[in-house]
Amino acid sequence: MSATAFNSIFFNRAHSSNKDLIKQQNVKSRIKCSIKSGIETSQKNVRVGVLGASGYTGSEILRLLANHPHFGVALMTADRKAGQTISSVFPHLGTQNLPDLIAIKDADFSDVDAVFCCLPHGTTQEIIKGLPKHLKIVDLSADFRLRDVSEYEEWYGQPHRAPDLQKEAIYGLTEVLREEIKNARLVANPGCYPTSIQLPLVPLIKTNLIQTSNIIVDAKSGVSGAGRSAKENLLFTEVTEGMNSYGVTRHRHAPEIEQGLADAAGSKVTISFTPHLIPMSRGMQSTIYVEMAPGVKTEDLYHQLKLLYQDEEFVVLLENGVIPRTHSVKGSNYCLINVFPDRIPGRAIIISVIDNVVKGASGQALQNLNLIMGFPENLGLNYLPLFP
Ligand SMILES: NC(=O)C1=CN([C@@H]2O[C@H](COP(=O)(O)OP(=O)(O)OC[C@H]3O[C@@H](n4cnc5c(N)ncnc54)[C@H](OP(=O)(O)O)[C@@H]3O)[C@@H](O)[C@H]2O)C=CC1
Ligand SMILES: CC(=O)N[C@@H](CCC(=O)OP(=O)(O)O)C(=O)O
Repeated sequence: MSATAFNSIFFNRAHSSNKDLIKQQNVKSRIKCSIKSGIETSQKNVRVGVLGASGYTGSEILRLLANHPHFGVALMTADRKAGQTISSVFPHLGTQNLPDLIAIKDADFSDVDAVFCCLPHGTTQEIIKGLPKHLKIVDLSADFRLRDVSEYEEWYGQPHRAPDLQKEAIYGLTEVLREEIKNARLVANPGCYPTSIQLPLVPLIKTNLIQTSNIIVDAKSGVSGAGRSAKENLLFTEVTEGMNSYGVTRHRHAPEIEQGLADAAGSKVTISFTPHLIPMSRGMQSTIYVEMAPGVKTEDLYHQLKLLYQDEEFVVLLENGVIPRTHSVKGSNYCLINVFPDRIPGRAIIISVIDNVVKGASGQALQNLNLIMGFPENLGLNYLPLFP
């Protein structure tokens, strides 16, 4: 049944006193809003562009923005899917009033205030370089995360094509760099693995509770982490009923994580990091093995993290002994953490889970744009996890 048909049946049955009429109108507008899943477009006074809206992170931004009171989607771009409607590409977003997908060369940014850039790394630098300077940008790719452009070249296999912009970029690990992000024009949103790993480790390193040597990270990601374009290793047959380690000894997130940990330590940090692809669509777990500083106990790590994150909405220390599960964060912007004593004396095991597409990408990106635009950080992000 269409929205109009539904409304007319509803209102034909209604009584006609003034009070009832007002009530009916309220209900009617509520229904209209809920059918459009959210807030009237006219109330949305910040005009946002989503570059790469036909990908996983771009579509996740659109899902989150449906419940944002101020950010309205003014333009959306795609590459191969340019020219298509969003409802043909993503039927789950078809109830929204969204523009069609266009090629970046056709986009007019003069009336746009901010963009989420959800494009593959490499292409992103060129595209951001050409954007008008009035735009606030949250870039979800890896292109502006490494401060040292020679390190970028080493790990990404190509020279950096916008080194000046790199100098301007602020790394967007929200809970750690909030004040810097508020004044940024270009935010380099962190990678998903680096988010799940730095959130527990940065505070523990800053307070000297753990050693910076011998940090071992065993991490697992759902397949959406690899993006939506077709690749042989992402076929159902390759992924299902199995686990695949990849990037062994050399994953491009290692230098990004080490950069953040070195900032916290004030000296170089090198970690062992092995990511794995596991057969689930979204979700990420990092299991982190650390050596504690002399005399420090697991409870000290727990209490420090609990204290630091007690006023944070999205980073949560679970109750003593409760194991973080990817099921408990699915579709939400939460990072759940807990700390356990290792059987080897002096060592601890930290488990951190996030949804790679939300806190690991689009959710954190929205947190950052909220900060840049001076809004409460949690706008559009009040989704409880979809359990199971
Ligand atoms: N997926 C995740 O969990 C995370 C992803 N990221 C990063 O976010 C960025 C986007 O990732 P994700 O959404 O997964 O990627 P997808 O592959 O799902 O989407 C990529 C998007 O970019 C468009 N695109 C591709 N090539 C070009 C080009 N040459 N010019 C213009 N547009 C282009 C695609 O258009 P079309 O569909 O038409 O081809 C699509 O809209 C990447 O840099 C990724 O590394 C960061 C953290 C986590
Ligand atoms: C499962 C999978 O393939 N995940 C991606 C990381 C996703 C992410 O955070 O990507 P960016 O650094 O590109 O933004 C990878 O390992 O390359």
